[in-house]
Amino acid sequence: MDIQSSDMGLVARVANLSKHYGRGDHRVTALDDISIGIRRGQFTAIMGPSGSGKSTLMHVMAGLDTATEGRVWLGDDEITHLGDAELTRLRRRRIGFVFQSFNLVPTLDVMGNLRLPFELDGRGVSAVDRERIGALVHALGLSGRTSHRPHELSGGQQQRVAIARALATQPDVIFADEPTGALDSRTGREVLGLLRAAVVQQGQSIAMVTHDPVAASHADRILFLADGRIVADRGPMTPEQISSAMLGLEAVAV
Ligand SMILES: Nc1ncnc2c1ncn2[C@@H]1O[C@H](COP(=O)(O)OP(=O)(O)OP(=O)(O)O)[C@@H](O)[C@H]1O
Repeated sequence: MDIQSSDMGLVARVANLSKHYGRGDHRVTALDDISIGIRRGQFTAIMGPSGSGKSTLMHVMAGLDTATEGRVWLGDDEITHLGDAELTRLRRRRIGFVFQSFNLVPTLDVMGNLRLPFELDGRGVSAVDRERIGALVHALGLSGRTSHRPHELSGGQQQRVAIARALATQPDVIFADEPTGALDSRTGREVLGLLRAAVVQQGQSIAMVTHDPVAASHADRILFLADGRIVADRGPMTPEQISSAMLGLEAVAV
């Protein structure tokens, strides 16, 4: 019998994962035999040169894309061969997403955006959920903004709404794709502080793809990819240490 992800303290896991795009002469290997897990209650950064496979790895782990070879688990549940409808249900129930472009629904106000994951899942917002959403609105400094639409908010405020939305359903894991990519550095630091607080105070598990050494320096663990492989798996590092590790990888990639 397989060892369970939960026994290993992992919220998401891939084994011997490869992902190829195209065929024949046009075949691109985006991921090349990767085996890795995202640890529960940790903030994990995924770094690497452009084209190294970061987004592809995140998309496969989050059930947004499928593996060519290998196996994928969300918690103890293998998702390798699930169909679109099942993956969609699983994502809504168990995964939170934070994207560079915020991905809020422009026609809904802040509260409408925060309630949306519950409504899409067909379960409605319970009294306990309402209380949790209220606490998040307060903690993320969004009180007084709940009836604003996204275009009436700054980029940093929109990303805080996206973080509140990701946290509201208490997902098993949050996947963040360049969450500070569209923000100035001060606002970006605030957003990273909020993600970090979700890990430290609520025990959330977060995996974040980023190019930014400062963003990655907020993580407990940094995975470095190059050419579709994990080439280093490190504990916390300073921005300077991360930058020099990246320079080494880029030199190899050239
Ligand atoms: N849909 C696709 N069709 C064909 N090739 C793809 C597709 N998506 C990604 N690739 C290729 O797979 C490789 C890995 O891409 P991926 O986007 O995962 O890298 P990345 O590290 O996230 O890059 P970046 O930092 O530039 O966003 C690249 O060579 C890319 O061109």
